[in-house]
Amino acid sequence: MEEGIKVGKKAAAIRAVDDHVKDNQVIGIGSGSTIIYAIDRIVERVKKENLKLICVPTSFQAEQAILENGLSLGQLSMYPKLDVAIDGADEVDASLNCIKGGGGCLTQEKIVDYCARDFIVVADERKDSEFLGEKWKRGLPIEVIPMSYKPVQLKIQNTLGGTANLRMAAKKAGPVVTDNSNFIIDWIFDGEQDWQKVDTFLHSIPGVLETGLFLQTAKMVYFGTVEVIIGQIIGGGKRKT
Ligand SMILES: O=C[C@H](O)[C@H](O)[C@H](O)COP(=O)(O)O
Repeated sequence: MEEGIKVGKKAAAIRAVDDHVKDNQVIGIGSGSTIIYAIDRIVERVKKENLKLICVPTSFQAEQAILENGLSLGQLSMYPKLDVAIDGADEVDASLNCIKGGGGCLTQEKIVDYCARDFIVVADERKDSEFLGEKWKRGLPIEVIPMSYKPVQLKIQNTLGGTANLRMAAKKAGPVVTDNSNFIIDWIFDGEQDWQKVDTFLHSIPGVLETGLFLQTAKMVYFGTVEVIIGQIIGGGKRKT
């Protein structure tokens, strides 16, 4: 990964943790490469400030990171209400709607992030778009029950157009299998969409478990660049550096 991108991810993660993580909180820990920097910062602060935190994972990756870093692991069954969830995103539009699931963790992320009072996104500046699909060209991730993948692909293509690709694994023969033992379809679309409609349609197809559309849920997004951090607050469209 390019050094400037890493710096951006780290800067965004540090600022988000410092602004939103406080003592005695239950925190959702997202997935992906950016969240690793947030975990590092949480670990630093737990040691330095003796913070008492419960960390709820959004994926197998997050759970491993929580355990390997000696943080306190919690589950939604014990902690169904979270104070804050910090997570990455593949793209964020001007209204803070996100596409997530580039790493295949969308369903657990959506469940955990939804349980948080404040859902905070951390990303490098490449993810900052006016509309979804402007920069992210790998499509909308959709988690499906394995036996349904073919009819779901056809239904999506026939109704919405574009291409619905079954995501294939890189180091295994066959498809990517999610943490929930399902498949991922990436819907490659063209141009701007009515995302609320698309999401409702996708959820109406038998076999679709969840989509990577996180609409109107992020409270704040931190985009990190080498030089500055830009925070956006939903509604007011405020930016701060
Ligand atoms: O499934 C993966 C997650 O939605 C990630 O949060 C998302 O792909 C962003 O990952 P990264 O921080 O590596 O860009």
